[in-house]
Amino acid sequence: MSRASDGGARPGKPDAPLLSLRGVRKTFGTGAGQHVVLDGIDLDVAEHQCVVLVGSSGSGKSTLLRAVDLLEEIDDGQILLDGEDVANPWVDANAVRARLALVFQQYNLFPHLRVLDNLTLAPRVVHRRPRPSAEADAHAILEKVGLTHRARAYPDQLSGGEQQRAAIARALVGGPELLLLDEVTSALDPALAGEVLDLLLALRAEGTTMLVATHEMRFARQVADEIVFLHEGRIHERGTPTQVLDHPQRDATREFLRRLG
Ligand SMILES: Nc1ncnc2c1ncn2[C@@H]1O[C@H](COP(=O)(O)OP(=O)(O)OP(=O)(O)O)[C@@H](O)[C@H]1O
Repeated sequence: MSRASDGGARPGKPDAPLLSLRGVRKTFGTGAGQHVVLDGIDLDVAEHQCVVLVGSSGSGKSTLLRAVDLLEEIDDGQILLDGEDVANPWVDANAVRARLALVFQQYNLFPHLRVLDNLTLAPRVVHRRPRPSAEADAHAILEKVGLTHRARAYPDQLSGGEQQRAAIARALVGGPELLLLDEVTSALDPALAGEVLDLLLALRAEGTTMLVATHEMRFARQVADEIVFLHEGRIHERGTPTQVLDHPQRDATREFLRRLG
């Protein structure tokens, strides 16, 4: 979980945003089949801030989130975490990922493990935490996401919304500094999506730092400090929800919003 709100100042790093992307470029394919998916992305996420990525399918939102989690190697540019460039082969990717938590559209749970064990697996196996203390932490997080009563259930016994809340709970184990959320409600019907979005709004209210990709403009409006509109791998427009959603300056943004209705 993010640290309690303190106005964004961090000891020793008062000015650096928690996350900065500078000139990030990513291509897929080679030769004639090569295409640029991220084309010089500059982006900052300060501690306790929520930045929301919006844009058409294929505009590069997932690739950007995966690049931050070091799941995609970038071709050029910098990904700075607390001012340190982590997009380098000599950086310990697992140590970086331990500071981040990425939740995907599909549920991220291990189907053969109960919800509680999904949450305690990494602390017990990777961090060698004793089971009782790992379970105590897991219960506290399950309470926060409203799933105390589902701790002993297997993932396939949960609704889609409960599964996604359990996946978010698992992402919160270990207290990540930055939550990366990729279309976490896309696979859910509106009622179940609503319960997940309510949870994210509650986390936001606590000061959790987030970088979020979503197609849910109502949610984006509620949660975002800044909305970043990606189009063909570039940032076409950015600003407050009012600026981008109510007063878009670029044709591509207007067209995107018009298609969403
Ligand atoms: N591993 C890959 N190999 C080749 N092309 C890829 C790969 N991953 C993504 N792409 C391409 O990169 C582009 C951006 O994809 P990405 O998933 O980042 O977009 P997106 O904005 O998240 O889309 P959506 O809203 O549909 O999730 C797309 O054209 C996609 O086909």
